[in-house]
Amino acid sequence: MFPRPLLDTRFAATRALIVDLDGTLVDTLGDFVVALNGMLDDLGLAHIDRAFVERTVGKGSEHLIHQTLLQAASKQAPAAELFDTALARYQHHYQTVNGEHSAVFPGVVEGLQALQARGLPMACLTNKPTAFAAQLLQRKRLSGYFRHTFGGDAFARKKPDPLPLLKTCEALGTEPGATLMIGDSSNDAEAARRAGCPVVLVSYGYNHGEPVRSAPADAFVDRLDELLRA
Ligand SMILES: O=C(O)COP(=O)(O)O
Ligand SMILES: [Mg+2]
Repeated sequence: MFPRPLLDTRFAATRALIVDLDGTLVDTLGDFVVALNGMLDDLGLAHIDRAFVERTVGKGSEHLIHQTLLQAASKQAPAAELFDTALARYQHHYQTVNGEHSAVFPGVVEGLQALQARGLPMACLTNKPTAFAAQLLQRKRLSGYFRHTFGGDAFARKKPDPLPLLKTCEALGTEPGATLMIGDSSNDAEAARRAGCPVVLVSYGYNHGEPVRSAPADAFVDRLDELLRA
């Protein structure tokens, strides 16, 4: 007997998918490092490295800037004005480099093509600001796969709150139980659990410095196209 793909067995009820962006579709650590260090140069502060971004990214821009300033100012809480200036400088640099130091993960295009060929509607749901997410998907030629793109500023709360997933299910027109979340972190898994969506995590992304297999997911894959391969 031949083994059948995950999508036809454990996740056979799937009618639509919600896919995370950073760490799931695109390896964006390079963009974050360059944008944050551009911001730190403007502020006259010391640089951060890739490992710092890897364990800090995934909770939206504000969290990332806050943690960066804490680290640069040796753990002293940054003044509110410094935060505002930093956020503005970060946004300027990010928008300039968005996609230049990033790469689509292996298996992503193959996976998205196969999912689209099955007629499954997909939405991209990230904690990245919507404008940056849309620009990145465009630059990486991934926008055509998604019916909707929602960022961390699209709804009143961000993942791991279930609200963004519930709103995205509404936009896709599917019940949470039939809407499969694909992500790379405990943030995605927790949000999905609380929304009632099944969730698969990729093994290669960024999980807040923790082993991804400790996150509450229904399954793990090493490539997105593994979902459809026997
Ligand atoms: O924190 C961010 O900016 C983005 O993270 P996400 O795409 O993994 O949700
Ligand atoms: Mg992610």
